[in-house]
Amino acid sequence: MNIINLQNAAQQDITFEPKADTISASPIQTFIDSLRHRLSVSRQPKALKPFSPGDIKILLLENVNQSATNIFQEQGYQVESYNGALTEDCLIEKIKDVHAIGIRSKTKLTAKILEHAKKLIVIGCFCIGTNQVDIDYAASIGVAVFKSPFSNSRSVAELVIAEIITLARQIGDRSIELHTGTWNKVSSRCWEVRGKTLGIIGYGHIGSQLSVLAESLGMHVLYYDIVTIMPLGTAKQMSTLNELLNKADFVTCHVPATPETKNMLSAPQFSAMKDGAYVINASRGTVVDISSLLTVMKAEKVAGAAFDVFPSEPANNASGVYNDTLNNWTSELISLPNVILTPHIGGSTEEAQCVIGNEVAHMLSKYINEGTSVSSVNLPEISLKTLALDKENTVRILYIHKNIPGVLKTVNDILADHNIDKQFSDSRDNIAYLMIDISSVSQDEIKQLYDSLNQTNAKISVRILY
Ligand SMILES: NC(=O)c1ccc[n+]([C@@H]2O[C@H](COP(=O)([O-])OP(=O)(O)OC[C@H]3O[C@@H](n4cnc5c(N)ncnc54)[C@H](O)[C@@H]3O)[C@@H](O)[C@H]2O)c1
Ligand SMILES: O=C(O)[C@H](O)COP(=O)(O)O
Repeated sequence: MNIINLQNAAQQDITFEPKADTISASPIQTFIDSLRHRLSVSRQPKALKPFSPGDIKILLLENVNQSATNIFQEQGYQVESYNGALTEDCLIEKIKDVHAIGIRSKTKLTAKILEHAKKLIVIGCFCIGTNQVDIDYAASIGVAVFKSPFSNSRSVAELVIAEIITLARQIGDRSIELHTGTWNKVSSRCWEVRGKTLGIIGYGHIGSQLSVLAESLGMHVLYYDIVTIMPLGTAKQMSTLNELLNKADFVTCHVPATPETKNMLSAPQFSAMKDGAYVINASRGTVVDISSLLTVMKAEKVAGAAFDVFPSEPANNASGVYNDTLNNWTSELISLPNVILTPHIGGSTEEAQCVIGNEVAHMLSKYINEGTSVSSVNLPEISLKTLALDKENTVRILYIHKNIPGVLKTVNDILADHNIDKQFSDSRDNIAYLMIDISSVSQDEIKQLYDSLNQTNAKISVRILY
């Protein structure tokens, strides 16, 4: 029988069935299709997948969109889904058995958890931020990480526009008052946003999208970023954060969670702001120092604030009474006027989630099926033209290794008796990734090749697809 191996990190061998091109929606259908395939394998001229997809296990957490599940099931993979994040213990148990995991912003994939992921090939962040994953550790054990680069940017930008107007008009407070029976018609300290200045910290996908929307409302846009970025419309880049803070009526944060952005807005920055300015944070909860903000809000230096993200957030809606026990500012924050609090919904629209589900599921499938790492956030980005799987005895070697001298020579010595059709290698810091298609390989030789590659000093992980 034509045995297929997809082997990961030498921790174990996963033996797969012959090349199957089944597309099915249920395990029973997968089984029937696979039987049909086996019976007709000699008559099937083309095989589209390098292994039996039914053996691939995918774990999806945090309500990853159905569009992703559909794609994985079309591939024939097994999919297990959960609505929320899992506890650390539960995650450690579950991750031991899966080849791919899909998460959003709540699931922390630390080195401690990833140490248990002996079969894991790839992680999909079905969101933009990747700060919840130890991506360097993942690379060091040969696990690729993918994310969606921009598919919820528009949703976040629209939320921020809504918050700017809501803060300027005190809509949140008026609504709460009327819900509780109070008619409080006021115009004092309520403003149009036309002609006001928006200060955007972080002019990436979200910041720049927001810039365009804000200008269409007649706002002036200033931005601050650590890199020089082409302004859109009539926006202007500020050379220092303080310059932006001095001039902006609304200050909004769109930077990633990094050591440099931790408490990026704290007491000194609030005092540099204009009196009566507003603060918005829909980036990460670490970026704004909330206890300092409370001080300046009580002093009426800051006229309002909107938070979509918090230093600690519940794992799911079920456990979701929001009472941040790590910080004692929660009750103070909710008692202040003109404060909008939303439960991390910036990217939570039907449109964004559906596109992200599709996009990241396709990246994971391509990596699992072909080894293509284009758009990975932690591995060198490589691809070769789709493997000619219909070509007799052709195999693809995926070799992730330490980026040290002499590796190519060692590997090519092992492959010396075979015809190398294509070969591509690239490196990223300490990690390199080599993809090779070789032809004229017999069944026995595949095992020998795997064993030899597995014993090389530089090896991090080896997979052989055919
Ligand atoms: N609330 C939500 O639901 C939601 C949704 C999507 C993204 N986010 C968060 O928003 C962040 C930004 O998203 P994006 O897609 O615009 O990211 P991006 O990578 O496209 O842009 C981030 C920008 O911040 C800049 N930057 C980084 N460090 C900086 C610093 N110290 N000072 C100034 N600028 C700095 C970068 O140069 C870049 O231009 C994400 O990292 C994520 O954490 C939140
Ligand atoms: O990083 C992101 O894309 C946002 O923070 C959204 O995260 P979520 O998918 O967990 O809502």
